[in-house]
Amino acid sequence: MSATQHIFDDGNALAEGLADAVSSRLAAAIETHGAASIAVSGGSTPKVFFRALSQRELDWAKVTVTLVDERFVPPESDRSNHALVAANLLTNRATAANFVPLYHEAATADDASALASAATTGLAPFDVVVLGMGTDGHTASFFPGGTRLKEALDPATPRGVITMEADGAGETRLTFTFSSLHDAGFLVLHIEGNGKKEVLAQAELPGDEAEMPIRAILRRAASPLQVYWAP
Ligand SMILES: O=C(O)[C@H](O)[C@@H](O)[C@H](O)[C@H](O)COP(=O)(O)O
Repeated sequence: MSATQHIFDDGNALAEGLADAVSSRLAAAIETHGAASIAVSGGSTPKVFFRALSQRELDWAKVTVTLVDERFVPPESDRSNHALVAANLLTNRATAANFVPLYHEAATADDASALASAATTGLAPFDVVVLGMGTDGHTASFFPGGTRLKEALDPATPRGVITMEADGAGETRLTFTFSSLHDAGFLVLHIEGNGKKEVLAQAELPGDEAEMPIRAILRRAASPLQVYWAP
């Protein structure tokens, strides 16, 4: 499926443009089926976008927000994506949104992923998924060399949350599987900077998906991918 590029002058224009597009999609979902769902990524890129989206007028009480992936750390950790979303998205007009965390206090990350799968049953297909991408070509927690990469990317793996460990990942991760994310009503890849533009160009060349897992989304997502980029 070919990607559509949305190019902005700078990071602020990108954040505002993406917030406009995402809020329109959420509003349309509420209009059509009375509720809307969105899964967002962590990392440094989405912060300004989260702030912009939190200021959009929406019936936020009808919006469920969750994460594409999370570290197996409690929300008090400064490495927590939950904390990032709580501070930057679930604020301003969006305080009424319903947030479903992936992290659960549990003996093992596997137990936590089972709890996260149960808590998110029925949410996918999401109305909106916003993915990020690392300079190693990972997206969500689909890391090159990841312990469960094959399973995560296998379209036959059911929707849900699984664990992932990888050298580049730091903590054990909890991640939605490819099958949970690829058919979102509005599927976005949100990236900034010339470095990531080059990584994306590299990912678009022939090569092994396992080397640059973003290729799974570029090549096999059921929904057309919308790339939002600024220098
Ligand atoms: O960190 C996370 O929570 C996500 O797993 C990850 O996929 C992220 O979207 C990319 O690593 C990009 O991160 P940056 O925006 O910090 O470059």
